Parts: sequence; C-alpha cells; structure tokens
Amino acid sequence: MSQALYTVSQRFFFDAAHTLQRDIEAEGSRRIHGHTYHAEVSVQGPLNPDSGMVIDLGHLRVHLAGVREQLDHHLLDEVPGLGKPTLENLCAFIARALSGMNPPPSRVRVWREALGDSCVLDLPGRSA
Ligand SMILES: Nc1nc2c(c(=O)[nH]1)N=C([C@H](O)[C@H](O)COP(=O)(O)OP(=O)(O)OP(=O)(O)O)CN2
Ligand SMILES: [Zn+2]
Repeated sequence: MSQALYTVSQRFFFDAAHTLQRDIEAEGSRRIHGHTYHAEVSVQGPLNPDSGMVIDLGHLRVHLAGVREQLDHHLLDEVPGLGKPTLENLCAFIARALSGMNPPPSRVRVWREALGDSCVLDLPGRSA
C-alpha cells in the first residue's frame, strides 16, 4: 500500500513597493507604488513516526522569516535574483530561497488580498 502523504503549510505577509511595465493599466503600474503581499509555503511528505510531523512548523517559520527579510519593505525591482516583480517571479524567488529545506517546498502561493489576484507555483516531485 502506498504511504500516506500529508501537506502542511505556513503563511507570511510582506509589504513592498514595485513598478511594472504593462500594456494595460500602464500609467499607475509604472509609478513606484506598494502592495501588501501574502505568501503560503507548503511542504508535502509522510509522517515522521518519531515526531508525528512532516516538518516541525517552527522550523518552517524560521526559514520563512529569512525570506521575508529579503522582501519586506524593499523595492522589489532592486531585489537581487527576483527579476521582474510579478507574482510569478515572487513564487519562483521564494521557492529558490527555500530549496535547501528538507523536505523542500511542494507549493508556493503568493497573492494580493486587496486586488484578489494570486499565483501558485507547484513543484512536482518535491515531497520527502
Ligand atoms: N500574470 C500577472 N499579471 C499581472 C501581475 C502579475 O504579477 N502577474 N501584476 C499586475 C499588477 O501588479 C497588479 O494588477 C496590480 O496592479 P498595480 O498597477 O500594481 O496596482 P493597481 O493600481 O491595479 O492596484 P492598487 O493596489 O489598487 O493601486 C497585473 N497583472
Ligand atoms: Zn503593483
């Protein structure tokens, strides 16, 4: 019988500024402006029988605090390695920043509550 896989997740938020070159709603997007971003990182794996956990959420929180530090109150256009400050690139940036975790993230979601927009990055095969 296949092993049961669990998915645990933790959220954080950050406030950041950006500009974006777009071919629609272009005027406001190209001026420096800010958003509150929310992010959720999921980790999938079997239960460790000793701990009864996939990963201790306390460890995940420590990793997320490190990523938040790189984004919160920053101008996203200037964050090294982020690229264009879109929801997609934020998902990829967070996934890369956490790729050394054991187990690594299986899913990263970034959204802006106020605008109702979101992006999900699924990382297949990233379970323990
Ligand atoms: N595929 C994507 N499409 C769009 C993204 C994205 O990240 N991925 N991002 C945007 C804009 O950033 C987003 O719509 C917000 O627009 P923005 O000009 O930044 O702000 P608004 O004026 O629309 O919102 P307020 O916060 O109310 O000022 C678009 N598409
Ligand atoms: Zn914006």
